[in-house]
Amino acid sequence: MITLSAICKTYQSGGKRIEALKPTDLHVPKGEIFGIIGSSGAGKSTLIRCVNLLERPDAGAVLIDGNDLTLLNDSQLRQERQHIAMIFQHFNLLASRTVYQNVALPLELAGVSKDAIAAKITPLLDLVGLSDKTNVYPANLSGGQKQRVAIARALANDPKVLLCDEATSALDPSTTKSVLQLLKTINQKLGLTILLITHEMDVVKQICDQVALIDDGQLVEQAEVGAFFAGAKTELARTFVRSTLHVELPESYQALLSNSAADNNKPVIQLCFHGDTVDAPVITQVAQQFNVDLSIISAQMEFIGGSKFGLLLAEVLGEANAINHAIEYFQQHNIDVEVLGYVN
Ligand SMILES: Nc1ncnc2c1ncn2[C@@H]1O[C@H](COP(=O)(O)OP(=O)(O)OP(=O)(O)O)[C@@H](O)[C@H]1O
Repeated sequence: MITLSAICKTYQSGGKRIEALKPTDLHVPKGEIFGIIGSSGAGKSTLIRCVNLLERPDAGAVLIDGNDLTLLNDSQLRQERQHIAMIFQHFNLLASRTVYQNVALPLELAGVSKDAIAAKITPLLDLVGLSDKTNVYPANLSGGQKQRVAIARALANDPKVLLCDEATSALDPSTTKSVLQLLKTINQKLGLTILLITHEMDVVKQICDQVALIDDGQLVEQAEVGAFFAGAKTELARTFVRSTLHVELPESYQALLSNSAADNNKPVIQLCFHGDTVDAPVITQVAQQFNVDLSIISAQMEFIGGSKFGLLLAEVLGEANAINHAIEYFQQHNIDVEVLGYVN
């Protein structure tokens, strides 16, 4: 549905040349939710804004449903853009218009009759869960409700593609979850293709089918979400994957931690399970084979796209020799082991 072919974009700023997007190819199949993830300044906004030519690439082709936007004249482009909707981090609603009037705007601009607009908006507000807010002004809505209005407005012209520019970055975690769920519902009900950019891996994990990582203006890694989580290749991709694991030593525990292995101190270890980890019940195997006990402090295991990954922090109790064997056993099963310190 979306094909970017060798697009690139350079800015001039204060006499300096900034290569925001190096020659980039991307294909987003029809009906998929595709995420672009990257750090600040990596080129995410530049890339997504090239898709509807809010930024015109210096070179390359931008095909939406087979139609190269870079070859269109202004009026053809205006027409084509009606089918490429976009939502933004800060919603971009008109404060002087009610919810109904905001959603009606693109239809009014397209010359649709009042009756047809009314017939369109009622089910749209229903879909986004705002039927009871029809005549409310944006100032009286929560952030999540504002984004729902923006989504309804984006859907008014029956787009082929929805572009989401950090659409949940201004929302709290539970509102983020419900807005992402709404996007997933829309994708499934309407078969809408969604391209989103985000700096949060949790967003990718929750709704995307595929993800591409952008760094310094280049797509460096791309995969189905499960494969990306299980087998991230670059260090940056692994850092993003790890950012979805919220596992830490409690502060009270940190205070007890020493670097010394002396005097029968017990090691506190971190086990990292990833795509290469051998699928076996290693915790019980280690306990049985080496006569050690693991007291789990904190853990998070995920199951994405058929692979387990996660982090586990545990205190290991047993003879020093047995503990070393246990650690070797974990490593033989492709589990990354790190000794974080020792406690009494
Ligand atoms: N209009 C502009 N003029 C000059 N430089 C720009 C312009 N827009 C973006 N850049 C530069 O291009 C690079 C990529 O910026 P871009 O906004 O695409 O990154 P991003 O990944 O979206 O970052 P963020 O997550 O912080 O929004 C950055 O170095 C940025 O400073």
